[in-house]
Amino acid sequence: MAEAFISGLLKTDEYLPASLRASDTKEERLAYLREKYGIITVSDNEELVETSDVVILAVKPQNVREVLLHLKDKFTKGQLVISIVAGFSIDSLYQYIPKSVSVIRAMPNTPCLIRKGVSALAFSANITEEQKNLALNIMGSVGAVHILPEKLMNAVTGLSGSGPAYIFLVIEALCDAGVRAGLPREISLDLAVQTVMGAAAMVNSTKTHPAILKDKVITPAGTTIAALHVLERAGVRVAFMDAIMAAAERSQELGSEEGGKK
Ligand SMILES: NC(=O)C1=CN([C@@H]2O[C@H](COP(=O)(O)OP(=O)(O)OC[C@H]3O[C@@H](n4cnc5c(N)ncnc54)[C@H](OP(=O)(O)O)[C@@H]3O)[C@@H](O)[C@H]2O)C=CC1
Ligand SMILES: O=C(O)[C@@H]1CCC=N1
Repeated sequence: MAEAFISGLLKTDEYLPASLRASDTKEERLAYLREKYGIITVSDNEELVETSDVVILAVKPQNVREVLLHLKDKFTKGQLVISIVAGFSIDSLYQYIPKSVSVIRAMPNTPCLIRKGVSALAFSANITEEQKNLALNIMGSVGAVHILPEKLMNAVTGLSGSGPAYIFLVIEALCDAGVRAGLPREISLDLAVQTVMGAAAMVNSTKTHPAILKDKVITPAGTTIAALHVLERAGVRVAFMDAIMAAAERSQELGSEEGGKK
Protein backbone atom coordinates (compact mmCIF):
# COMPACT_ATOMS: atom_id res chain seq x y z
CA MET A 1 0.00 0.00 0.00
CA ALA A 2 2.91 2.33 0.76
CA GLU A 3 4.18 1.76 -2.77
CA ALA A 4 0.76 2.75 -4.11
CA PHE A 5 1.25 6.10 -2.35
CA ILE A 6 4.81 6.55 -3.59
CA SER A 7 3.79 5.79 -7.18
CA GLY A 8 0.60 7.86 -7.04
CA LEU A 9 2.25 10.91 -5.43
CA LEU A 10 5.12 10.90 -7.93
CA LYS A 11 2.63 10.94 -10.82
CA THR A 12 1.60 14.42 -9.64
CA ASP A 13 3.73 17.52 -10.29
CA GLU A 14 3.70 18.40 -6.61
CA TYR A 15 5.81 15.66 -5.06
CA LEU A 16 9.40 15.11 -6.18
CA PRO A 17 11.32 11.89 -5.41
CA ALA A 18 13.70 13.79 -3.13
CA SER A 19 10.77 14.85 -0.92
CA LEU A 20 9.73 11.24 -0.21
CA ARG A 21 11.57 8.80 2.01
CA ALA A 22 10.72 5.27 2.99
CA SER A 23 11.94 2.73 5.50
CA ASP A 24 11.50 -1.03 5.51
CA THR A 25 13.03 -4.03 7.20
CA LYS A 26 14.42 -5.49 3.95
CA GLU A 27 17.30 -3.81 2.12
CA GLU A 28 16.23 -5.48 -1.15
CA ARG A 29 12.85 -3.80 -0.86
CA LEU A 30 14.50 -0.42 -0.24
CA ALA A 31 16.83 -0.97 -3.22
CA TYR A 32 13.78 -1.68 -5.39
CA LEU A 33 12.06 1.53 -4.21
CA ARG A 34 15.23 3.59 -4.79
CA GLU A 35 15.76 2.18 -8.27
CA LYS A 36 12.16 2.31 -9.42
CA TYR A 37 11.10 5.66 -7.94
CA GLY A 38 14.33 7.51 -7.10
CA ILE A 39 13.12 8.25 -3.56
CA ILE A 40 15.34 8.42 -0.47
CA THR A 41 15.36 5.29 1.64
CA VAL A 42 16.51 4.68 5.20
CA SER A 43 16.79 1.39 7.04
CA ASP A 44 15.98 3.00 10.36
CA ASN A 45 12.48 4.12 11.37
CA GLU A 46 13.95 6.48 13.98
CA GLU A 47 15.86 8.41 11.32
CA LEU A 48 12.77 8.52 9.14
CA VAL A 49 10.62 9.99 11.92
CA GLU A 50 13.30 12.50 12.92
CA THR A 51 13.65 13.81 9.36
CA SER A 52 10.02 13.88 8.14
CA ASP A 53 7.24 16.45 8.55
CA VAL A 54 4.56 13.90 7.71
CA VAL A 55 4.93 10.22 8.60
CA ILE A 56 2.68 7.71 6.85
CA LEU A 57 2.38 4.61 9.01
CA ALA A 58 1.85 1.68 6.65
CA VAL A 59 2.90 -1.46 8.49
CA LYS A 60 0.55 -4.37 9.20
CA PRO A 61 -1.69 -4.00 12.28
CA GLN A 62 0.28 -6.86 13.89
CA ASN A 63 3.51 -4.79 13.67
CA VAL A 64 2.27 -1.37 14.78
CA ARG A 65 2.93 -1.71 18.49
CA GLU A 66 6.52 -2.94 18.12
CA VAL A 67 7.27 -0.26 15.51
CA LEU A 68 5.83 2.64 17.53
CA LEU A 69 7.32 1.46 20.82
CA HIS A 70 10.80 2.40 19.54
CA LEU A 71 9.68 5.77 18.20
CA LYS A 72 7.85 7.36 21.11
CA ASP A 73 10.54 9.94 21.92
CA LYS A 74 11.52 10.53 18.29
CA PHE A 75 8.41 12.50 17.31
CA THR A 76 8.45 16.27 17.61
CA LYS A 77 5.69 18.80 18.28
CA GLY A 78 3.78 19.81 15.17
CA GLN A 79 4.50 16.64 13.22
CA LEU A 80 1.68 14.83 11.45
CA VAL A 81 1.22 11.05 11.47
CA ILE A 82 -1.14 9.56 8.89
CA SER A 83 -1.93 5.97 9.83
CA ILE A 84 -3.43 3.73 7.16
CA VAL A 85 -3.40 0.73 9.49
CA ALA A 86 -6.71 -1.12 9.42
CA GLY A 87 -8.60 -1.13 12.70
CA PHE A 88 -6.12 0.92 14.73
CA SER A 89 -7.92 3.79 16.48
CA ILE A 90 -6.53 7.27 17.05
CA ASP A 91 -6.70 6.66 20.82
CA SER A 92 -4.66 3.46 20.46
CA LEU A 93 -2.05 5.31 18.39
CA TYR A 94 -1.75 7.92 21.13
CA GLN A 95 -0.55 5.21 23.51
CA TYR A 96 2.67 5.38 21.48
CA ILE A 97 2.68 8.87 19.96
CA PRO A 98 2.99 12.09 22.02
CA LYS A 99 -0.16 14.22 22.28
CA SER A 100 1.72 17.17 20.74
CA VAL A 101 1.70 15.30 17.40
CA SER A 102 -1.43 15.30 15.22
CA VAL A 103 -2.80 12.00 14.00
CA ILE A 104 -4.99 11.13 11.04
CA ARG A 105 -6.57 7.72 10.73
CA ALA A 106 -6.92 7.09 7.01
CA MET A 107 -8.26 4.23 4.95
CA PRO A 108 -7.13 4.36 1.31
CA ASN A 109 -7.21 1.59 -1.30
CA THR A 110 -4.77 0.19 -3.85
CA PRO A 111 -6.06 2.11 -6.91
CA CYS A 112 -4.12 5.03 -5.33
CA LEU A 113 -1.28 3.46 -7.36
CA ILE A 114 -2.87 4.90 -10.51
CA ARG A 115 -4.42 7.92 -8.76
CA LYS A 116 -7.89 6.36 -8.87
CA GLY A 117 -8.08 5.54 -5.18
CA VAL A 118 -10.62 6.59 -2.62
CA SER A 119 -9.77 7.34 1.00
CA ALA A 120 -11.59 8.27 4.17
CA LEU A 121 -9.92 10.38 6.84
CA ALA A 122 -10.66 10.90 10.53
CA PHE A 123 -8.75 13.61 12.44
CA SER A 124 -7.39 13.81 15.98
CA ALA A 125 -8.87 16.66 18.02
CA ASN A 126 -5.61 18.69 17.96
CA ILE A 127 -5.31 18.82 14.16
CA THR A 128 -4.68 22.25 12.65
CA GLU A 129 -6.32 23.59 9.49
CA GLU A 130 -2.91 23.60 7.83
CA GLN A 131 -2.41 19.89 8.64
CA LYS A 132 -5.93 19.07 7.40
CA ASN A 133 -5.19 20.81 4.12
CA LEU A 134 -1.84 19.07 3.81
CA ALA A 135 -3.48 15.66 4.36
CA LEU A 136 -6.24 16.48 1.89
CA ASN A 137 -3.58 17.45 -0.62
CA ILE A 138 -1.60 14.22 -0.10
CA MET A 139 -4.59 11.89 -0.14
CA GLY A 140 -6.35 13.95 -2.84
CA SER A 141 -3.28 13.53 -5.07
CA VAL A 142 -3.97 9.83 -5.33
CA GLY A 143 -7.77 9.76 -5.44
CA ALA A 144 -11.06 10.94 -3.96
CA VAL A 145 -11.24 11.80 -0.26
CA HIS A 146 -14.03 11.75 2.33
CA ILE A 147 -13.75 13.16 5.85
CA LEU A 148 -15.72 10.97 8.25
CA PRO A 149 -16.21 10.39 11.97
CA GLU A 150 -13.75 7.80 13.21
CA LYS A 151 -16.51 5.37 14.25
CA LEU A 152 -17.18 4.73 10.53
CA MET A 153 -13.62 3.75 9.63
CA ASN A 154 -14.12 -0.01 10.05
CA ALA A 155 -17.09 0.15 7.69
CA VAL A 156 -14.96 2.09 5.17
CA THR A 157 -12.28 -0.58 5.47
CA GLY A 158 -14.87 -3.28 4.71
CA LEU A 159 -16.26 -1.44 1.71
CA SER A 160 -13.59 0.55 -0.12
CA GLY A 161 -10.37 -0.46 1.66
CA SER A 162 -10.81 -4.14 0.84
CA GLY A 163 -13.22 -3.40 -2.02
CA PRO A 164 -10.79 -3.55 -4.96
CA ALA A 165 -10.28 -7.25 -4.14
CA TYR A 166 -14.03 -7.92 -4.46
CA ILE A 167 -14.16 -6.18 -7.81
CA PHE A 168 -11.05 -8.00 -9.09
CA LEU A 169 -12.81 -11.23 -8.14
CA VAL A 170 -15.97 -10.11 -9.95
CA ILE A 171 -13.95 -9.20 -13.06
CA GLU A 172 -12.19 -12.56 -12.97
CA ALA A 173 -15.53 -14.36 -12.54
CA LEU A 174 -17.11 -12.42 -15.43
CA CYS A 175 -14.12 -13.23 -17.61
CA ASP A 176 -14.30 -16.95 -16.79
CA ALA A 177 -18.05 -16.87 -17.43
CA GLY A 178 -17.47 -15.35 -20.87
CA VAL A 179 -14.93 -18.06 -21.62
CA ARG A 180 -17.48 -20.66 -20.44
CA ALA A 181 -19.93 -19.15 -22.94
CA GLY A 182 -17.37 -19.46 -25.76
CA LEU A 183 -15.42 -16.18 -25.86
CA PRO A 184 -11.63 -16.07 -26.31
CA ARG A 185 -10.08 -15.22 -22.88
CA GLU A 186 -8.43 -11.96 -23.96
CA ILE A 187 -11.66 -10.63 -25.46
CA SER A 188 -13.66 -11.86 -22.49
CA LEU A 189 -11.38 -10.03 -20.02
CA ASP A 190 -11.62 -6.79 -21.98
CA LEU A 191 -15.42 -7.06 -22.20
CA ALA A 192 -15.57 -7.65 -18.43
CA VAL A 193 -13.20 -4.77 -17.60
CA GLN A 194 -14.88 -2.27 -19.94
CA THR A 195 -18.30 -3.26 -18.61
CA VAL A 196 -17.27 -2.70 -14.98
CA MET A 197 -15.56 0.62 -15.83
CA GLY A 198 -18.48 1.78 -18.00
CA ALA A 199 -21.10 0.91 -15.39
CA ALA A 200 -19.14 2.63 -12.59
CA ALA A 201 -18.56 5.72 -14.75
CA MET A 202 -22.27 5.84 -15.61
CA VAL A 203 -23.34 5.85 -11.95
CA ASN A 204 -20.74 8.51 -11.24
CA SER A 205 -21.44 10.81 -14.18
CA THR A 206 -25.25 10.56 -14.33
CA LYS A 207 -25.67 10.68 -10.51
CA THR A 208 -28.56 8.29 -11.05
CA HIS A 209 -29.39 5.53 -8.58
CA PRO A 210 -27.87 2.24 -9.79
CA ALA A 211 -31.27 0.51 -9.51
CA ILE A 212 -32.69 2.88 -12.15
CA LEU A 213 -29.72 2.32 -14.45
CA LYS A 214 -30.09 -1.43 -13.92
CA ASP A 215 -33.78 -1.28 -14.90
CA LYS A 216 -32.86 0.39 -18.19
CA VAL A 217 -30.72 -2.63 -19.14
CA ILE A 218 -33.60 -5.03 -18.54
CA THR A 219 -35.87 -5.87 -21.48
CA PRO A 220 -39.06 -7.64 -20.31
CA ALA A 221 -38.63 -11.41 -20.66
CA GLY A 222 -35.15 -10.76 -22.05
CA THR A 223 -31.64 -11.92 -21.26
CA THR A 224 -30.77 -9.59 -18.38
CA ILE A 225 -33.70 -10.52 -16.16
CA ALA A 226 -32.90 -14.20 -16.74
CA ALA A 227 -29.35 -13.57 -15.46
CA LEU A 228 -30.47 -11.36 -12.56
CA HIS A 229 -32.91 -14.06 -11.47
CA VAL A 230 -29.96 -16.45 -11.12
CA LEU A 231 -27.85 -13.88 -9.21
CA GLU A 232 -30.71 -13.02 -6.81
CA ARG A 233 -31.43 -16.70 -6.20
CA ALA A 234 -27.73 -17.19 -5.37
CA GLY A 235 -28.04 -14.42 -2.76
CA VAL A 236 -25.47 -12.05 -4.28
CA ARG A 237 -26.72 -8.99 -2.37
CA VAL A 238 -26.67 -10.75 0.98
CA ALA A 239 -23.28 -12.25 0.17
CA PHE A 240 -21.88 -8.73 -0.34
CA MET A 241 -23.49 -7.49 2.88
CA ASP A 242 -22.11 -10.44 4.86
CA ALA A 243 -18.68 -10.05 3.25
CA ILE A 244 -18.41 -6.35 4.06
CA MET A 245 -19.63 -6.90 7.62
CA ALA A 246 -17.02 -9.67 8.02
CA ALA A 247 -14.28 -7.30 6.84
CA ALA A 248 -15.50 -4.45 9.09
CA GLU A 249 -15.62 -6.80 12.09
CA ARG A 250 -12.13 -8.11 11.33
CA SER A 251 -10.92 -4.51 11.09
CA GLN A 252 -12.35 -3.82 14.56
CA GLU A 253 -10.71 -6.99 15.86
CA LEU A 254 -7.31 -6.13 14.35
CA GLY A 255 -7.28 -2.90 16.35
CA SER A 256 -7.53 -4.75 19.66
CA GLU A 257 -4.39 -6.11 21.29
CA GLU A 258 -5.69 -9.69 21.15
CA GLY A 259 -7.03 -9.47 17.58
CA GLY A 260 -3.76 -7.96 16.43
CA LYS A 261 -1.94 -11.14 17.48
CA LYS A 262 -4.13 -13.45 15.37
N1 LIG B 1 -3.24 -3.54 0.98
C1 LIG B 1 -4.28 -2.72 0.96
O1 LIG B 1 -5.08 -2.70 0.01
C2 LIG B 1 -4.50 -1.78 2.09
C3 LIG B 1 -3.76 -1.86 3.25
N2 LIG B 1 -4.00 -0.98 4.29
C4 LIG B 1 -3.19 -1.07 5.50
O2 LIG B 1 -1.86 -0.77 5.12
C5 LIG B 1 -0.96 -1.48 5.97
C6 LIG B 1 0.03 -2.23 5.12
O3 LIG B 1 -0.66 -3.20 4.37
P1 LIG B 1 -0.02 -3.85 3.08
O4 LIG B 1 0.69 -2.80 2.30
O5 LIG B 1 -1.06 -4.66 2.44
O6 LIG B 1 1.05 -4.82 3.79
P2 LIG B 1 2.55 -5.19 3.35
O7 LIG B 1 2.94 -6.31 4.21
O8 LIG B 1 2.63 -5.30 1.88
O9 LIG B 1 3.37 -3.87 3.76
C7 LIG B 1 3.86 -3.65 5.04
C8 LIG B 1 5.31 -3.28 4.90
O10 LIG B 1 5.81 -2.89 6.19
C9 LIG B 1 7.10 -3.43 6.32
N3 LIG B 1 7.51 -3.53 7.72
C10 LIG B 1 7.23 -4.50 8.63
N4 LIG B 1 7.83 -4.22 9.81
C11 LIG B 1 8.47 -3.06 9.64
C12 LIG B 1 9.29 -2.25 10.48
N5 LIG B 1 9.56 -2.61 11.75
N6 LIG B 1 9.80 -1.12 9.99
C13 LIG B 1 9.56 -0.74 8.71
N7 LIG B 1 8.81 -1.45 7.86
C14 LIG B 1 8.28 -2.59 8.32
C15 LIG B 1 6.95 -4.79 5.69
O11 LIG B 1 8.21 -5.36 5.44
P3 LIG B 1 8.38 -6.98 5.55
O12 LIG B 1 7.77 -7.51 4.32
O13 LIG B 1 9.86 -7.12 5.65
O14 LIG B 1 7.66 -7.42 6.80
C16 LIG B 1 6.18 -4.45 4.42
O15 LIG B 1 7.03 -4.02 3.38
C17 LIG B 1 -1.79 -2.39 6.85
O16 LIG B 1 -1.88 -1.85 8.13
C18 LIG B 1 -3.15 -2.44 6.18
O17 LIG B 1 -4.18 -2.56 7.12
C19 LIG B 1 -4.92 0.01 4.18
C20 LIG B 1 -5.66 0.15 3.06
C21 LIG B 1 -5.56 -0.75 1.95
O1 LIG C 1 -6.71 -6.86 3.93
C1 LIG C 1 -6.42 -5.98 4.74
O2 LIG C 1 -6.42 -6.20 5.95
C2 LIG C 1 -6.09 -4.60 4.23
C3 LIG C 1 -6.94 -3.52 4.85
C4 LIG C 1 -7.80 -3.01 3.74
C5 LIG C 1 -7.30 -3.68 2.56
N1 LIG C 1 -6.34 -4.50 2.83
